Order: sequence, then structure tokens, then C-alpha cells
Amino acid sequence: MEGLVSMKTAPGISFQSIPSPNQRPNFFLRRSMDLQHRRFHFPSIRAQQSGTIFPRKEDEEDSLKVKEWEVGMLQNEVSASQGIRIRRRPPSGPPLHYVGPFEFRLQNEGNTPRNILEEIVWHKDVEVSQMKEKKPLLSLKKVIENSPPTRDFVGALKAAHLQTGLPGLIAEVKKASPSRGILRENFDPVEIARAYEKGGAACLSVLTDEKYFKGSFENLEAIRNAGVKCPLLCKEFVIDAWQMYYARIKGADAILLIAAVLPDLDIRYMIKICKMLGLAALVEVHDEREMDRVLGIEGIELIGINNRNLETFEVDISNTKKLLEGERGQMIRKKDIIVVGESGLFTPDDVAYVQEAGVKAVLVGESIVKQSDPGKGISGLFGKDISL
Ligand SMILES: O=C(O)c1ccccc1NCC(=O)[C@H](O)[C@H](O)COP(=O)(O)O
Repeated sequence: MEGLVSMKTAPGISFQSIPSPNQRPNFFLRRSMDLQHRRFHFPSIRAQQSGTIFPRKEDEEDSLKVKEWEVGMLQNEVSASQGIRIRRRPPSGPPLHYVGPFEFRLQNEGNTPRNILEEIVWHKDVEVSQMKEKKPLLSLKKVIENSPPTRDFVGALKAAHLQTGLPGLIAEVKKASPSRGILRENFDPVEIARAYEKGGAACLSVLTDEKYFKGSFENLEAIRNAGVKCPLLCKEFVIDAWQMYYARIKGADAILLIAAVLPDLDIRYMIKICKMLGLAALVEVHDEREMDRVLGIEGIELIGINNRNLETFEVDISNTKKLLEGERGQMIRKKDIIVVGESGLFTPDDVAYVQEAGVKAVLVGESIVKQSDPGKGISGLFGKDISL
């Protein structure tokens, strides 16, 4: 659209006059023309501008960025076709609209995350690409070759359930959350982990996201190195297999995969990587559609039903019951999958409710981490001492 006159009107909105209405290509055609233009010509234009024949490093970097953007857009399209509303990356550049003979741009429209989960994922995308540059996958693989074996996360949950007759507890080391803010001011992850273990937790969940949960991979590593025996779940927003390798070297025994973020193909691929790395995968769903997708994937041993809608923060523990009713529940039993009830569990009645619905494990953060002695918080949650 070179040569068009751009007129600024209100802040954030600019108008461009169009030579004639019948010369106006539709938005999608323009987008794909733009993509092709960039794919095939962008580096050489830069090379021409710089007066060089061979592409310069900057041209190659530009070209890589364009390719990454294209992959992100493709991922968004695949995700949308599976009912996934979370876009993996912001659509680059503001979309164009046509009104009468005018074309106008709304600055940033489309590049604003639609909800907190999308915001987290977009931030994670940038964070992970920076971390990958510092610690390439090959270097992580070398460290893993000399790492101690992982512990049996699923086995620990099953054993706790058999021993107590109650759901096995995954106790979460959680300092803060986007929905609740700071949960515990004096936050010593190792002290909390030890208290949970003493209080009867079968496994621990360690939040590693820094920006939104004030967690870290250092916390995970410190808990592992402190001699805590409970298997550890790395509670991360996984969007790239690199994170799984990193979690493994930092001491994780299991990793979270969120179906609201990951398309089926990613989940299948990541389950295979988990098997290679000796990690258990907790695949998290929060509605019927996600549950049906996940039940169609082979090799899943653990499904988490999140009672918190990660887009709206609404918590409703009847979600667990709803997703375990009828044929879904039957298929889960047939496949011998362990279901974990996650979020919003505060009382023995809550635990009894989700157990009645069919869970064999629960994942709990807020209600126990807020207690002055988080270990005693566990007895409060179950209505009895489960450490024996
Ligand atoms: O906890 C949040 O506010 C939150 C917001 C956005 C994405 C994820 C979020 N939480 C992760 C979890 O699923 C919970 O930490 C976990 O299930 C424990 O929940 P709770 O017992 O209610 O602390």
C-alpha cells in the first residue's frame, strides 16, 4: 500500500485514503500477500539497501523473526481450530479495517491480551526465547546425562491414596497469584516444603513463574537440594519443550501441561519428551472440550481438573464433578487415569466432595500456604492428621 496518505485523527487512530474502492484487496488477501512479500523479498530488500550482495547478519535475524512470527500465527490458527482461545503470540501489527472509502488502523488492537492466561503465555514466549539463547538445548541435554533419576510422582499419589483412603495431596509452594496477590509474606520455599512433607503431602507443586506468581526455578532447585523426598511438580506455563529439559535439570519429577494453551499435537509431542526425560505429565483441563481432547491422547496417566477458570479467575469446585460425570468418568476409569482436583479446596467437605466425584488426588495452594504452620494447614484441610 505504498504511496497512501495516512491521516491522523484521534490518538491511536489513523486514516489512509485509498486510490479507488475497486483497488482495495480484502484484509486476508492483503495479509497473505504481505507474508509472501516478507518471506521471499524482505532480506534481499535490506541487502539492496545496505548495498551488499550477500545477506547481512541483521537480514538473517529479520528473516528469522519473520519466520518465528509466521509460526506463531500458524500455531494460533491450529489452536483456534481446536477451540483453544489462548493465542500463543500477539498478532503482529494492528489489524486494518475498511470504512467506506477509508482504511483505518486502531493502534494495538489485537495486540492486547484478551485475559490473564493469554498475557502470561505471551510473556512466557519472550522469556523462553531469551533463556534459550543463554542456555541452548544441547547444553541442557549434557547436564541431564549426569542428573540423578527422577522420583515416581504418580506412584507417590497412588500410594498415599491407598494408605489413607483419602486423595493423595500435591501441596503447592505458592507465594502469590494473579487472582489473590501475595499469599504469604514470609516466604521460605524450603521451610514450607519441609512442613508440607512432615504434614503428610505425597508430592509438592513448585511454582516457577517469576512475574505473575513470584516463584522461581531456584526455589525448585533449592527444595530438591534440601533433601525433601516428595516428588516435585514444576508448575510452569509450558509452551516450548525447552522448558521441560530445564525443569528436569532443576529437579522436577513432573511437569504441568495446560490444555487451554497447548494444541493436541504439542501435548502428544510433550508427553513423548516427558517419557524420555522420566517426567510425569499432569495434563490440566477445565472444561468438557479440553477433557475430550485430552482423553483422545494416548499415554496420559494424570489429568488435573482445574476448578479455576484461568481466563476469568472464577472458582467453582462443582467443575470437577461436572467433568467426571457419565461417559467421561467411565473412560477415565477404563484407562486407569488418576484425576487430580485442583484449586479452590479449603475444607474437609470440599475434599470429600471432589473425592466423591472421583478424584484420587488434590492439588492445593492457598488454603494451606496461608497458615502459619503450612503442615498443620494440611490437617485442617483434611479434618485429620494424614502424616501417619
Ligand atoms: O491461582 C491463580 O490465580 C491463577 C491464575 C492464572 C493462572 C493460574 C493460576 N493458578 C494456578 C493454579 O492452578 C493454582 O495455583 C492451583 O491449582 C492451586 O490453587 P489454590 O488451591 O486455589 O491456590
